[in-house]
Amino acid sequence: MATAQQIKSLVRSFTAGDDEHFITVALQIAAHSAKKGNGKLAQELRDLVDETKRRRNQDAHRGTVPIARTTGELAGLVATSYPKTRFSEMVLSQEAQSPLTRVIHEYRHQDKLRSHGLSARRKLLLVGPPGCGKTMTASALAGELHLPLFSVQLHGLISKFMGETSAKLHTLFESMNVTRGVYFFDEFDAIGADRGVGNDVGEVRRVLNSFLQFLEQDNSDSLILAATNFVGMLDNALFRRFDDVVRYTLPSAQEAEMLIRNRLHAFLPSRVGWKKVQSAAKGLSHAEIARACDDAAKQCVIEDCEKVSSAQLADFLSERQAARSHED
Ligand SMILES: Nc1ncnc2c1ncn2[C@@H]1O[C@H](COP(=O)(O)OP(=O)(O)OP(=O)(O)O)[C@@H](O)[C@H]1O
Repeated sequence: MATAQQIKSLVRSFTAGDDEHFITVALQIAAHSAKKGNGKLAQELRDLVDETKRRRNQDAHRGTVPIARTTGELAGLVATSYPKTRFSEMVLSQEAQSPLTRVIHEYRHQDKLRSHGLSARRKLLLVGPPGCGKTMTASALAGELHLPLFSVQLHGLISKFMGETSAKLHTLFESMNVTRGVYFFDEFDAIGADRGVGNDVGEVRRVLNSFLQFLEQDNSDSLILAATNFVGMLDNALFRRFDDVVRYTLPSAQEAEMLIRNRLHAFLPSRVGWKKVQSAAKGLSHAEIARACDDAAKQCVIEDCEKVSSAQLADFLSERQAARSHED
């Protein structure tokens, strides 16, 4: 049996997150048990320690290294975060939802798939109008799979590192092998625009070719997402390079209602004039509807009213419609 001192030391190292010390104490207890004639317990403890070490090595091999280590070389290239977003917070069409559910499912079973010579879907092209959840999808995949999110704005990357963009992309793709995560390339049209539309064939073309080459060669465990608002501008050859294309659309009347219910839940009265509200939301993106909901909730809080009326909500949605027509 372990001494009181050993038990205290074990608990202390566990609380401090000191794995090395935890293992040392566990092995001391095993040695102590063997000395006292309890060889079976000693062996069981050693087996448990070996199993823990094996798992730790596996994790390190997979690249679950602390996020701080990714800063240095990648600083200025990527924005790093650990999102807590979940897909349950999102309202998506069935067409967008199914490939995403499949990615999560395959990712969670990737070891099993690999043992049969199969690879999980990891490379996705997200296409659709602004404010319909492409960026949020990247956060939700990271949140669901407990992975860090590395976001890259391709427009910014090209203008900041003109001439060196391919080299920077190479660094990024290399880091996918070392640090497992969700790598999100936003504004993909910056490099993916159709070559036939008379675009600059210089730097942008080189960057696109490099990107495609790195994408094809990538064998990491990371998820790679590229997002664009301009489906029509994308080179057809690009679509084949991804495992799946996820298409986003403006919310239907039912999806708009679901989004409002999720967003305003506590502020909604028991009876809502959904016809009126849905009609005011028609043509707005998820982001615009979410903003109208937040505005309505804020007004409610400031004015100490308990619930948002259908008329108030319709007004805030109409405000978004007006803001949109000013932008057009
Ligand atoms: N499908 C969705 N379900 C729930 N909320 C959404 C959805 N899409 C967007 N939102 C809300 O709108 C905000 C902005 O959306 P997001 O940045 O994901 O859009 P996007 O498609 O990436 O737009 P852009 O093309 O302009 O970058 C989100 O943070 C969220 O609050």
